[in-house]
Amino acid sequence: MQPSDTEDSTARQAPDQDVVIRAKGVTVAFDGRTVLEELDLDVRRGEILGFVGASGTGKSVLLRTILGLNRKQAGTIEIFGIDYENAHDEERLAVEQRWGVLFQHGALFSSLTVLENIQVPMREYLDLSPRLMRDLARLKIELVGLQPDAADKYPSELSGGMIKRAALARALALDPDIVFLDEPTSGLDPIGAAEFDELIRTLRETLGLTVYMVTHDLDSLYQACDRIAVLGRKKVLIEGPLQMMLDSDDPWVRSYFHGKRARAIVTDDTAGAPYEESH
Ligand SMILES: Nc1ncnc2c1ncn2[C@@H]1O[C@H](COP(=O)(O)OP(=O)(O)OP(=O)(O)O)[C@@H](O)[C@H]1O
Repeated sequence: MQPSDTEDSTARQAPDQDVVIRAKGVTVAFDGRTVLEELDLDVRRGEILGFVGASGTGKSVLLRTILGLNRKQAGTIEIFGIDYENAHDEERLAVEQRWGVLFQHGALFSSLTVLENIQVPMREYLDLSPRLMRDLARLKIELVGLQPDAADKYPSELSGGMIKRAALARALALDPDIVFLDEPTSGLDPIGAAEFDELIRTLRETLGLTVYMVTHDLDSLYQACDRIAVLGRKKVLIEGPLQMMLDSDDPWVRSYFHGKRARAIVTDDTAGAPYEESH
């Protein structure tokens, strides 16, 4: 008999030292309308976690709640073992320096160049000389695969793919341990999206990053993610490797991962073979 999703994810709970984010019993409501209810989620050190769910289920709400931008009505969220919402200022600052965020659509400051955009978090959190900030920002530009001359360009002068890379460079400005990516490949053509996925995997390998990626992009889920969490009915319905999604009996999970587009990916690409659970 197939175990229920809840039993399954509990059985696979990672040891505490491997968990960088632990959400327990999180409830978020707006004007009496509950969006998330008693939601549990673990994000493990060094993984690329893909976070999916139908439109309007609350993926952005959860992301914003983890980042302390939304208030929750119940539950706890620990990041690096710290309850960010209730932490004192020093602890909050320390946590903020360990995360980087790429918001949907890049969200670069349009009046600043790429170099200046990358320096924004450095100015906010670090006390560095202008020269060091410039050198560090140039390193980040190189890291994300942009040409050096992108440094002096304004967002309006960049392609969609370059904007995503510049926004990623800014998310990496403080050498974070975890990056949150909100639909990083939306608006990119398939080649640009595949290159971005490849970049994310390379950065994870070289920098030891943990990646929390909200996405609708099935290719990313197949090619880039180690584990997937599915949001539905105000909770994380199921959380695990791709194979667990493919084996799930949940109707939404089945239709998403066995739909026409998913089948096309598996047929087209031998690398689409399911990942093995590595823990
Ligand atoms: N600040 C807010 N005040 C009131 N309602 C909100 C607020 N933020 C989000 N919501 C509501 O919460 C629900 C979930 O929204 P959310 O943006 O998290 O969905 P999503 O899963 O990210 O969707 P999509 O995939 O389309 O981006 C929506 O009904 C939205 O209207």
